[in-house]
Amino acid sequence: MRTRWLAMVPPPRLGKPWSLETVDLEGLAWYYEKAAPPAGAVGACRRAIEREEPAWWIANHGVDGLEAVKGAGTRFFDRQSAEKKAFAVGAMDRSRGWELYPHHRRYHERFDEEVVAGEQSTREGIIAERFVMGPPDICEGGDSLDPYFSSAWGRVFFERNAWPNDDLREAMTKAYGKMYAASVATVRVLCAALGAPHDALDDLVITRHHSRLQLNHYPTVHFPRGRSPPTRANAHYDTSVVTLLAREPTDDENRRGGLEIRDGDVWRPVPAGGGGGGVLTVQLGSLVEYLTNGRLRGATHRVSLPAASHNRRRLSCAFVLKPDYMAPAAPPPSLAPFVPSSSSSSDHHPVIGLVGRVGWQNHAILAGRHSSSDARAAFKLWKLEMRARRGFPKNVFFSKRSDDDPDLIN
Ligand SMILES: O=C(O)CCC(=O)C(=O)O
Ligand SMILES: [Fe+2]
Repeated sequence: MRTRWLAMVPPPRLGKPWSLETVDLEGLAWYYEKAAPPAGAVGACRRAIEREEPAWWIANHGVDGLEAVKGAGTRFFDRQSAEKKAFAVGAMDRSRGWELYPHHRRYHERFDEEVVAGEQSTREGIIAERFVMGPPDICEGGDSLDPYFSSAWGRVFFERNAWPNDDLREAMTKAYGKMYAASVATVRVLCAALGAPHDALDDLVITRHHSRLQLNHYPTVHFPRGRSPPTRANAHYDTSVVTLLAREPTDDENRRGGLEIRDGDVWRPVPAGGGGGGVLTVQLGSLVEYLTNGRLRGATHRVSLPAASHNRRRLSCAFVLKPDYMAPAAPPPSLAPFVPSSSSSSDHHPVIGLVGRVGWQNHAILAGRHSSSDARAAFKLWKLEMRARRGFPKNVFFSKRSDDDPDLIN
């Protein structure tokens, strides 16, 4: 039923590429000195949010070492899937180690074409794969005794990191620290741009965040005769405050095969901006809607398949800033005066850890309220109801394919 109804809705058209604001973070000295963000950065960010753009570029962000991450990551991705599987964690839903989206995993497992072109992953029917790590100070070394980290539910957010080799561990761990600093600096600029104290969200993202760094690999695509493979990443939004993306400079921004952000009823390609690692893309995540009572909206985005003329592998590196999972999914008192007030003052706010699918499902299963088989459908209903209560848009993604399901990604 559901699939048939979705099939009647025409897919959104492709619009012109975004031209985003550049927020100059001026090297982050101000961030490390705990000073206010530069006025120029705040002004550029304010222009972006006044135009309701869910993304912008950041320059002079202090992030380096991503070439080492890509080099070590590529050496891992180019191994056979039988070897990579040893670094999968849980059911590939813990944001650790080697992961594939569930429908991509099914495609890969059923794939039996004879393919000669492309990388090892192309030949094994892999559409997209990623390698993911959580906060190294918590997710490595001895187990914490604090139940915040070590309880059965806490482990869902603080699963152990899994490393295939020291090269990848060293490169990603260094990049993690730099990306984290640039993300928190970005959030401080954002708070100032909303007219609030720049540290209004610090309590949520400093001591108890569970952010992750992930290297995404989209191999050269094999197009089987008469069938099209699933797209590189279905429409979704990230369960984050902000996501920082390092993307390769490409010449195919108008030809697909890259990141697109939805704007009304069109998908608009997002140019990598500057390139050479000089500029990162910032996207707003879904949590920012809860933290600002809908003043800001998360970016609905996807990664499309390339045109034949641009069919080559693509790498991107994402830092997903995830706040304290036990904090209410509502504006903290430091931000509340600067964002719209809630439609209902008696509204009960879930904690942040319940907003995303994996956190909610595991909570429901641990509490014995759902089996793993019915938890996903129950989450969907709960999410729609929670968003509706706050007056947030539904974020229904229209697609012909029943496996084009955003909740498979969040
Ligand atoms: O590869 C990209 O440009 C975007 C990746 C993405 O959306 C994600 O990792 O959540
Ligand atoms: Fe994403």
